Amino acid sequence: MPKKRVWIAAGIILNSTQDHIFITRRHANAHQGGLWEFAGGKVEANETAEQAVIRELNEEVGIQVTTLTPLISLAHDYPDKALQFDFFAITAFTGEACGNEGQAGLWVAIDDLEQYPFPEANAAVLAKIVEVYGG
Ligand SMILES: Nc1nc2c([nH]c(=O)n2[C@@H]2O[C@H](COP(=O)(O)OP(=O)(O)OP(=O)(O)O)[C@@H](O)[C@H]2O)c(=O)[nH]1
Ligand SMILES: [Mg+2]
Repeated sequence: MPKKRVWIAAGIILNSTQDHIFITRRHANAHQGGLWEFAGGKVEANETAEQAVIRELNEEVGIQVTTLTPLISLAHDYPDKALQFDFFAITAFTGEACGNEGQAGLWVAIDDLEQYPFPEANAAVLAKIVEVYGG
């Protein structure tokens, strides 16, 4: 039986000058644990991807998103999980981004993003960020 593809929405949180991004580190015991990520999670039944990313960023990073635009969508198969992602650029929000669930979080210059280990699925996302927002 084919595995059910799980739908994930995640946010690339930009600062007001659009040269830094807020990233968080996945808990050691989570799927792809210890790696950095763009905060987000599963799209729940009866939710749009936009609604899911707004909810997840409030829960995980403590911000209230006011402006978001689709950045890239992609499918990725891990050996243990088949995922479908919608990544959004978050260009306006209120509140202070923080690791709201005890996870590490930090603002990283776009030029320095390559120094942080991300899950395999993120390679195309990182390239897109550099293409659109890179110096
Ligand atoms: N949020 C997020 N998940 C990512 C990224 N890259 C990536 O491969 N993933 C994978 O996508 C899935 C997202 O799951 P999640 O753990 O954030 O979802 P969730 O918050 O709804 O999980 P939960 O229901 O267990 O709390 C995980 O399998 C994770 O390994 C990313 O940049 N951000
Ligand atoms: Mg999550």
